[in-house]
Amino acid sequence: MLIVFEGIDGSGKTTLSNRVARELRQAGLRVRHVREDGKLASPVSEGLRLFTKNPLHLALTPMAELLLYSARETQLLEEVTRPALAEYEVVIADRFLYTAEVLARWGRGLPEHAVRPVVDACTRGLRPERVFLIDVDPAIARARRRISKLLAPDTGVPSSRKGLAGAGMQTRLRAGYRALAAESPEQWTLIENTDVTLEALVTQLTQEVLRMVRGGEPGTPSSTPRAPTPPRSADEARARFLERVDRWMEEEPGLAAWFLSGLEGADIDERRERLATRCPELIAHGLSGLTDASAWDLRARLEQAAPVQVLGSLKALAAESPQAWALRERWEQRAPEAVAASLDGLGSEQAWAMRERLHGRFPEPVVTSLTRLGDARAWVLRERWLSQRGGQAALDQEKVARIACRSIRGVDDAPAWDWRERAWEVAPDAVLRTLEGLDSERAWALREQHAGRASRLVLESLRGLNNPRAWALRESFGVSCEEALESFEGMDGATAWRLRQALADTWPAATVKSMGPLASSARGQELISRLLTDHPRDFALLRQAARVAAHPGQERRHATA
Ligand SMILES: Nc1ncnc2c1ncn2[C@@H]1O[C@H](COP(=O)(O)OP(=O)(O)O)[C@@H](O)[C@H]1O
Ligand SMILES: Cc1cn([C@H]2C[C@H](O)[C@@H](COP(=O)(O)OP(=O)(O)O)O2)c(=O)[nH]c1=O
Repeated sequence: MLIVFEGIDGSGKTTLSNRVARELRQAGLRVRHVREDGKLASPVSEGLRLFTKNPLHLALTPMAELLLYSARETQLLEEVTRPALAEYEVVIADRFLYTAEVLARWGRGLPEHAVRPVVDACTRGLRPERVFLIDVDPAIARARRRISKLLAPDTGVPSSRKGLAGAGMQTRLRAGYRALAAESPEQWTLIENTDVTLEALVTQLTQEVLRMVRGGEPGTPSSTPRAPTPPRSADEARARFLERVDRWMEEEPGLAAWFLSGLEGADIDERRERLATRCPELIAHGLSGLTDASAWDLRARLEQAAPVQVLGSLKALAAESPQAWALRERWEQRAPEAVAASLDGLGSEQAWAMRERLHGRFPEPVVTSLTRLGDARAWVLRERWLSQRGGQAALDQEKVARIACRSIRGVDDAPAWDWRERAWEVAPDAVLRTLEGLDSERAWALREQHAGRASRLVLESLRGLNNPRAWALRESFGVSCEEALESFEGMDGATAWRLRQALADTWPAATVKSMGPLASSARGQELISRLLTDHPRDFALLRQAARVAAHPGQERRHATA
C-alpha cells in the first residue's frame, strides 16, 4: 500500500511522515519510507534535487523544471517505490508527482493539457492508496520554517532557487493541492495542521493507516471548520489576533513569539514578557528596529541569553541610538561577529571606528556591513578583504562572491559593477539582491531581463523607487508576486492606490502592509475592513490589521495623506 504525504513547504510532511513510519513499525508492520529522515532513497533523485535547488540555474524554464521534478520522482518510483511495494506492507513517500504537477500548473501557470501527459507517462497508472494533504496557512508554514532556521543557525545550508518567485508561490501551490484533493476525495484526505499538536496528528494518521491496512473503511475526513465571522475593524482584528497568539502560548510558544515580532503596545509587551524566558532568541529577534522603553528594557534582560539576536535587533531607528552603542561596546569582545554585523549600512564616525577595530580579526562581517556605502573608506576595506582572499579572481568562488554581493548592496559605482560582473557567473541570485534601490541604466537592464525568473528579488529591489520603470515592473509582476506591494510601502500617489486596489484580493496582507502609515487614513481603514470581511481566514491579514489598530499605550497614528 502506497501512502503519500503532500503539502506546501514547511507544512509538516517530513516530520509527520517519519514519525508515522516509526509508529507503524512499532505496531508491527513492515514499512518502507522512501525518504527516511528527509533523504531520498535514490541517489539519482537526490542529485536531481540538488540540481533543481541550485540558484545558479536561475534560467530554468517552467517546462524544463516540470521535466526535472518529474524525473526526480520517476527515478525514485522505479528504483525504490515500485520494488518496495512488492516487499513491504506499507510504503511511505514524502512528495510524489503531484508536487511536480502542482508546481507546473498552479505555480508556473502551465496549462493542464501540457502537464497531465507528462505526469501520466511517469506514473504509468500507479495510484497511491491514500494521499495525506498536510494543509497549513502559508504564513504559519513560513513562520515554522523560519523559526527552525533561527534556532539552528548557519548549518551551512546552501542558498536555494526556491523562494525566487516570492512568498506568494506557496499560496498558489496550496490552492493547487486543494484542487487536486477536491477532484479525488476518495483518495485524498485533507489534514489541517494549524491548531493541532504534532503528537495528535501522528496518532490520527497512524490510526488511519492501520485501519486501512486492516481492510477497514477510511475514517471520515476531518470536516473543514466553518469560516469565522469576520472582524469588522482593525481594533477587532487586533483582539482576534491576540486570542490566536494566546492559544499558541502553551502548545507552540515559538509561533506565539514569532508573530509578536515588530508589534508595539502594552498588550504585546505583556505577552513578550511571558514568553521571554521560554523563547529568548525569538523574542529578542522580534525586537528588531523597536525603540520604545520596553524594547530597550527587554534587550537588557535578554542580552545574556540571546546576545546574537539582541545585537541583530539593532536595525532601522534602533541602530544609532546611545543604548545601541552601549550594547555593542559591552559585546565587542564576547560576540564580535554579531557586533560587526549590527553595523549594517551605518556611516557614522562611531561605526567606522568600530569597523577599524574589528576588521583585522573579523573581515567578513565587517565587509558585509558596508551595505549602501560607496565612499572611498568603504572601498579600502572591501579591497583589503578581497586581496586577502586572492584578489578579483576570488570572485569566481561562490562563497566569496556571496559575501562580496552582500557588501555592495545598494552601491552603484563602477567598482561595484566590476564585482557584479564576476559574481554573476557563480551567484546570479546574490547579484540581483544587490540592486536594492539602484536607479542606473545597468540596474534596470538587469532587472528587466530577469524579472520573469526571479521576480521576488527584482521586485524587492524596487523598494522606494517611484518612476515609470519601477511601476511598469510592479504592474507586470504584481499578480504573481506579492513583494511588488511591499516595494512601495507608504507611497500615496494615484498609481500606488490603483495597484493596491487591483491586487488587494490576491495579496490582502501585503496590501495592508504596503499602505504603511496610510493604513490609518479613512481610505486605508475602509480597505482594511473590506478585506477582513472577504478573507476571514487569512492569518497574515489579521496580523497586519492588528498592527494598524490603535493600541494601549500609544496614540493612533494619523497619516498625512
Ligand atoms: N503541528 C505542529 N506543531 C508544531 N510544529 C510543527 C507542526 N507541524 C510542523 N511543525 C514544524 O514545522 C517545521 C516544518 O516541518 P517539516 O516536516 O520540515 O515540513 P515539510 O517537510 O512539509 O517542509 C518543523 O520544524 C516541524 O517540527
Ligand atoms: C522552485 C520551487 C519549488 N518548490 C517546491 C516544489 C518542489 O518539489 C520542492 C523542491 O524543494 P526541495 O527542497 O528540493 O525538496 P523538498 O521540499 O522535498 O525537501 O519545493 C517551492 O515550494 N517553491 C519553489 O519556488
